[in-house]
Amino acid sequence: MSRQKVLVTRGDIPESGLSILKNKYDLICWNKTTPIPRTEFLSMVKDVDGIFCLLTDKIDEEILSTAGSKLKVVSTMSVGLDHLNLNALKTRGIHVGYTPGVLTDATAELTIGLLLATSRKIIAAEHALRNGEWTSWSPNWMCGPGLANSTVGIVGLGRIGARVGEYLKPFGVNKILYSSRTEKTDAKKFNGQHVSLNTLLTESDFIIVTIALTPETREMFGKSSFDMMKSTAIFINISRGEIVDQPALIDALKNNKIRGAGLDVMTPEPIPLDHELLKLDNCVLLPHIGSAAIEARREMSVITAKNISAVLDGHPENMPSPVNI
Ligand SMILES: O=CC(=O)O
Repeated sequence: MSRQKVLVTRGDIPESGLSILKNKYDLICWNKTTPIPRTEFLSMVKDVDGIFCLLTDKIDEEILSTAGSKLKVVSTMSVGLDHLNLNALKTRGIHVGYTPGVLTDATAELTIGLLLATSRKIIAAEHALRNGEWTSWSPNWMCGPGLANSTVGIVGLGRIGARVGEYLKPFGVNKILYSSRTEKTDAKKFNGQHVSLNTLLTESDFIIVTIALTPETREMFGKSSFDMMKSTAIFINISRGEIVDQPALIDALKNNKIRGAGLDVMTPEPIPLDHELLKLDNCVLLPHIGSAAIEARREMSVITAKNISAVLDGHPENMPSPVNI
């Protein structure tokens, strides 16, 4: 009997995950470290039994119909699912796996780092030093607001939002507010107060967006949200760029309607170098590295592979992280 086939959409997947698949299945790999072009994806996906994909790979009706009826599992090495057409996957009875949990610490760490880099101008200060602009210690130079005694608002209290709350506690934050559909017991760990989004936006000194991108959350931050924020507010987004109406954010930053923004995600990704966002000096931009801790990426590849092997071995109930669709 011929071996089952798994398409792996990237050339630099950590070996810890790939080795789980290598001995059992025929791997069809896009061997480059750049995203698989659509035409290659469509040609390589034919007749595969499983797909190991990343958040850069759009899995839609066209990919699924081209893959054909053997496809039993799509496993993404990400916690975000917005690149997957879940309805189409469900209709076809294809199992879906993802990697929540193992990237929570890494992403929460990066969130705190990005917040501090933005508020305390860490990156601008380093550039200034290298450019010879450090002429003396100066009382007002490179100053920004501290976290101690501040109010922080976390939008969306999933795993990552809750961990961010825990990590913020030792900074002596005065209040941690959060908005989510329901009250979360996790919020007890950091005395988080459940408030409406409007209250969060008007009262917070730091606003951290950790909510997943869905049709309901797309562009949930627009002009009216930025108008509601304090003129001293700092806006942090580690979720997806599409959560934000980006021109409205650029307008708020340009006109100092808010103090600054730290973005690990934006639209498009990668952002072109001549993009308006890059012209703003009150905005810190990172290249979507939230989960980029070595250990997290290793674990993500392992979970992605195990999700696939559970299904292809006939035991979908053993998937470590199934998406319940
Ligand atoms: O953004 C990263 C992820 O979805 O894992």
